[in-house]
Amino acid sequence: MPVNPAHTALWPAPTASGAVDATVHVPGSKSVTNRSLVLAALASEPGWLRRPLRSRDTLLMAEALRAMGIGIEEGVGPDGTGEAWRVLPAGLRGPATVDVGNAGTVMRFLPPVAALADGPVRFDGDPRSYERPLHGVIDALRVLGARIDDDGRGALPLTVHGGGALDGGPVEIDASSSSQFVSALLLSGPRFNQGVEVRHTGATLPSVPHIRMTVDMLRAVGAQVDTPESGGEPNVWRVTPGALLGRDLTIEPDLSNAQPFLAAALVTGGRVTVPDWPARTTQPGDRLREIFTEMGGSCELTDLGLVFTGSGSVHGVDVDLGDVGELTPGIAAVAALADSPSTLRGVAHLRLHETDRLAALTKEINELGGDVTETADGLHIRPRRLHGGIFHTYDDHRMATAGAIIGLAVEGVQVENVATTAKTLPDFPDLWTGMLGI
Ligand SMILES: O=C(O)C1=C[C@@H](OP(=O)(O)O)[C@@H](O)[C@H](O)C1
Ligand SMILES: C=C(OP(=O)(O)O)C(=O)O
Repeated sequence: MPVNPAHTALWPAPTASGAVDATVHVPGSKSVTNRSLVLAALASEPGWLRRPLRSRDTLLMAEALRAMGIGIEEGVGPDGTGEAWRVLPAGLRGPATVDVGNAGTVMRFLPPVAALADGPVRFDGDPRSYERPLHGVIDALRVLGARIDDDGRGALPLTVHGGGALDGGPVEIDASSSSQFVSALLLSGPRFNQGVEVRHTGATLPSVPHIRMTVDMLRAVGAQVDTPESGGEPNVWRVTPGALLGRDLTIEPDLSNAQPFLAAALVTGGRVTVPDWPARTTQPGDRLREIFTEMGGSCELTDLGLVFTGSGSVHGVDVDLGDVGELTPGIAAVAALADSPSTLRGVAHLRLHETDRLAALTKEINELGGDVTETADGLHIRPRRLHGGIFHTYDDHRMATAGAIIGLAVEGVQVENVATTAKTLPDFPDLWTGMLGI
């Protein structure tokens, strides 16, 4: 197989010459942008997304919806300011082909949308997408009335034979490998004839804030959703059938992508301000305020944004990251530079993310001289003096940013394929060097 030079290119991670002091404008949230696109596509009137994230995952989502007949146009927002996408809903069409790349949101949120199309929709993606769990969506859609051809593994590639409508109704799923199964069924639920009632039967449920994000965003476009938090049964979500409104929505900055920049303040004893940090949000990255404070920093939400200040010391933590799994690589990187050991728990499902993140973090940190061991559901990290070397990233954007964090404090770290950050943050290398004043 020909080697893509971008995948083997080495990026010398800059070391920080002193305490960073910078303001970093972090682009929009992947999770909010891709939910907004789906909800706007399913609405009964046009809508606007202002300041959408433009990255591999969101461009794949937009392209897939276009392939199914939705209009997504470039424009300026209704008040004439800011870049925006105008979304023009239309009858969902097949035949169509969808490239999911390695985007969990695309591979899981769109098969239910495709079930509403009037013809077959073929889903394919990167080799890794074939290994990521999808059975919760495939099995549930079959129970709800869809016809799907797959190779029997409960994974990509597959074809959803859209019939123009879907019965919907009650369904049981095991979402212990991904919260996105639940989000996927809820997002399209208002358009199913009977709506949908999703009952999670697994022992654990990761990334619950991401399900709250789905519910909040559904309600914001007029859907009626009953949840465990609103007095319903535990692990049961119910969406009533009904039309969705087209809204004018401004996308929040991606707080999980703010992580490496906040980490830079923590690791260098400096200060980083992230403008437009929302006062209230369902994004899991908001937990960084608490976790990075426990690790030695302090933060303040001001008119300028979130101001995060490092103290010069970095401490280890013992923390359950089950709700906020996507923060694990960045926390592991900081923990490797701390003055005491860390235990990261509740994240066994990361083995099925962009790569096996527990194995990848263990191997790459240890190859720089670290002392990390995998546990059944996380990592033990005992900080040691690290040395330079190649930090492999396995096509995982968060491995690349984790390597950059370590490189701040360790001379000679070379991050392989930093371009993989394009999955959710194509501007990363420029934002990073800009923050460091290079
Ligand atoms: O719904 C979402 O937008 C996401 C849910 C989480 O997935 P898992 O529940 O599969 O971990 C998270 O890790 C992913 O980055 C984004
Ligand atoms: C797990 C992640 O992405 P995905 O949406 O592809 O699951 C992530 O961004 O950390």
